[in-house]
Amino acid sequence: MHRVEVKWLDPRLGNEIPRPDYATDGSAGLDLRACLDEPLNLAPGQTELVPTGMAIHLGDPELAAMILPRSGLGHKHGIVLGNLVGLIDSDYQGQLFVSVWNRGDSPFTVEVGERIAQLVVVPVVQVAFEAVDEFGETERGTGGFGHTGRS
Ligand SMILES: O=c1ccn([C@H]2C[C@H](O)[C@@H](COP(=O)(O)OP(=O)(O)OP(=O)(O)O)O2)c(=O)[nH]1
Repeated sequence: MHRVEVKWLDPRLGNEIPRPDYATDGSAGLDLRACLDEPLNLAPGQTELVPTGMAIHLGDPELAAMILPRSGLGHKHGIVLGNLVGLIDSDYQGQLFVSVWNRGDSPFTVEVGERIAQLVVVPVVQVAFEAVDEFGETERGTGGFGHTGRS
């Protein structure tokens, strides 16, 4: 288990609002909580930045974190992310925010403390570009975007 530094910025986390944790031993993501002062009404099409009340410092360039939608909220209620995926850099130390987008056609209320998205820590490989005139030959070459057919 990697150890990651965290600041619980909102004193309600760990008290009336549970701290994000893995729901099961096999969970990939930690559910992030909406640290709002009051419920947030989102009209269809509306996007708002929601504070999570916490900051992390991954501190290792071989790690990043992604904020991803919760499948139930996205599928049943159209609540997804305004940036589709949030990418958290290893040197970011500020509060984590979730861009919550109601892409559905009904209003949706985000309740105080509600689990609104999930945080997944992933390995990252940083690369150094090395300019060349020719690449080594491959079967695919430059073909893409459906080059191999539809099915
Ligand atoms: O959903 C998100 C996405 C990003 N961030 C934070 C962490 C991340 O490290 C930082 C910058 O994100 P990004 O690089 O995607 O933003 P940008 O729009 O390119 O702005 P910047 O110029 O700050 O890099 O914002 C969040 O809190 N939530």
